[in-house]
Amino acid sequence: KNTDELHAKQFLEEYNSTAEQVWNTYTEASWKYNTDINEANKEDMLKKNLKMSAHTLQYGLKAREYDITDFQDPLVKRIILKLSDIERAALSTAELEEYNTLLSNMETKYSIAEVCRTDGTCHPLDPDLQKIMAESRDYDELLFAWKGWRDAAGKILREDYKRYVELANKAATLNGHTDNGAFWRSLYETPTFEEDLEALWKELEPLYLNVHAYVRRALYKHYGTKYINLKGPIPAHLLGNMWAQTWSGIMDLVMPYPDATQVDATPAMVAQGWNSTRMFQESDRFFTSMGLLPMPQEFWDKSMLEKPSDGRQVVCHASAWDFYNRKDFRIKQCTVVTMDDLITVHHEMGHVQYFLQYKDQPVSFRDGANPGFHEAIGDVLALSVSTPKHLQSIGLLDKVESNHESDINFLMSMALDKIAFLPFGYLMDQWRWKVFDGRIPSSEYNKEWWNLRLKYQGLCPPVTRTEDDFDPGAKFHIPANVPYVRYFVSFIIQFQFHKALCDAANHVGPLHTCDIYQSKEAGKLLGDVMKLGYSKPWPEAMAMITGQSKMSAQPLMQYFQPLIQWLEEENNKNNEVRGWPNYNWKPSG
Ligand SMILES: C[C@H](NC(=O)O)C(=O)O
Ligand SMILES: [Zn+2]
Repeated sequence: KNTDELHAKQFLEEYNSTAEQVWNTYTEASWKYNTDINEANKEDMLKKNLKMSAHTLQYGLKAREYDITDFQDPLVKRIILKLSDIERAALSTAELEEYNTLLSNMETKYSIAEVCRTDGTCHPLDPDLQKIMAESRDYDELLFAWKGWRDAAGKILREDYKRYVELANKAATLNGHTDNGAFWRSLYETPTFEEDLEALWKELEPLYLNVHAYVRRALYKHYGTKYINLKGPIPAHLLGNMWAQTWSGIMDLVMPYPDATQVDATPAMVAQGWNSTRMFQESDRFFTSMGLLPMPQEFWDKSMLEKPSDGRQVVCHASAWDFYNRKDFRIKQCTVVTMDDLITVHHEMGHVQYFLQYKDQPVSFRDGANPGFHEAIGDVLALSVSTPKHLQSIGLLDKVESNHESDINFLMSMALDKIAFLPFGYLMDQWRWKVFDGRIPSSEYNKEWWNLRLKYQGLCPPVTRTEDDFDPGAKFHIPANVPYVRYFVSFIIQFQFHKALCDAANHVGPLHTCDIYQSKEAGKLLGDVMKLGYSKPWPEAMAMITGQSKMSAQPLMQYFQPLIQWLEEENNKNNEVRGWPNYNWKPSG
């Protein structure tokens, strides 16, 4: 084994400059395919993906030749260790080609799927089905979209997925992991990661049960006893979202005080003629107001901020892209003019801000401190943007009062996204970790999916499901091979960051009223952590922002405290059952 640290440093210089070239070439080809799905672009992307894996293999095997035990530079040790896991490059060429083809086929099948009516009109997920799921209040119309999407996009992926699991596991074991789930969890470098997550969930579950019970009561008032059982799970298509992962789509059914402050900025955005560019400019303005970095011109020139209308097929699921040349950063988003999408804009802009802040790090460190950090940045700023006070300051809300009813309305709208999401964010990879480690065989993919959806979210399918279905496949991240526990982590830590940044901004008053707009102190705190990228273990980054190194649910609970109390009282008044003891109940639809 080579113990020459100087030699290793020169090796890493060569790795870094060649990686920038190879990754940039691949990313350009991947972008071209994602924004113009056709055979030629797919073949070119697959070719360049193989070249990237060849590079990873070549340098990964060399990295393994070093004995870093006595190396002095912790950064050199960290990069050598990271390079030594060559992921899919460990597969044979034939299996690697099969794996990459499977992945692009699954993502494409998902992205081009449509649901057609008997009259022949067909609807894509974005924007059609998403709009129906958010706005329709008709049980059967919602069922048409919900079942149609799972038939069109989930069902067809089952066999592909089964083979993908085998190959992903093979790659993981070739790199020394027990299975692919273990590899995914290793990215958090936290031996107690699963226990920590379970403890956070148990701490937050009572809050979720109160939100679930309150929303079930509101849906009962609208849909009646035929479709809602006040002691049972909620039919999964009634929550205002295709996956029932966020519930702000049904805020109008749930609003505690209809006469107090409104919280939805969508009508004003539409009335004032906002478009996608305006939404991204507004977000850029918020980032720069804190002294964070502006989007470079290349971002505005090369991003895809709307679904193309020239007939091109694209992957509409929003994403942010680093082209690894320290200059080219883009977002691909099929933006619609709604408050919900203004939040998504901030989410994606948070990724690009991170790219900009760490662009001069070695490529191996151009990542979040952990994947949850990368998902949290944009959401932290969106917590400020979402306040009625901030929305009023940018002309998107007129009637804003600061009284108890308005506070509860606002906190309810935030809880319908942030609290409702927690069980979904947690169960997605509970299912996948069990698929990868064999506890869920392919013969039980769908049964176990619905067991988890019942156990954590208190949902039931509106129509009978069988193993002919493959409902997990109807959620982007499953065919797209994107891990998901990062979002559960993000929804916890973003409130820790929010609290710390609000303190830095000298905010006084309840946490949920804080708006860090124009706070240079808050911007510096966040910017300094983003500059680190993946160069330090995430507890160190956490300590830099919050003064302590652990994930904690306490700031989230503090933020929602007024609502926690109100819900407890309201649900007690209505003698609500918390949970779903009639767990076998089904809607008679
Ligand atoms: C929460 C997650 N966000 C994202 O993909 O950017 C999702 O949309 O499911
Ligand atoms: Zn994201």
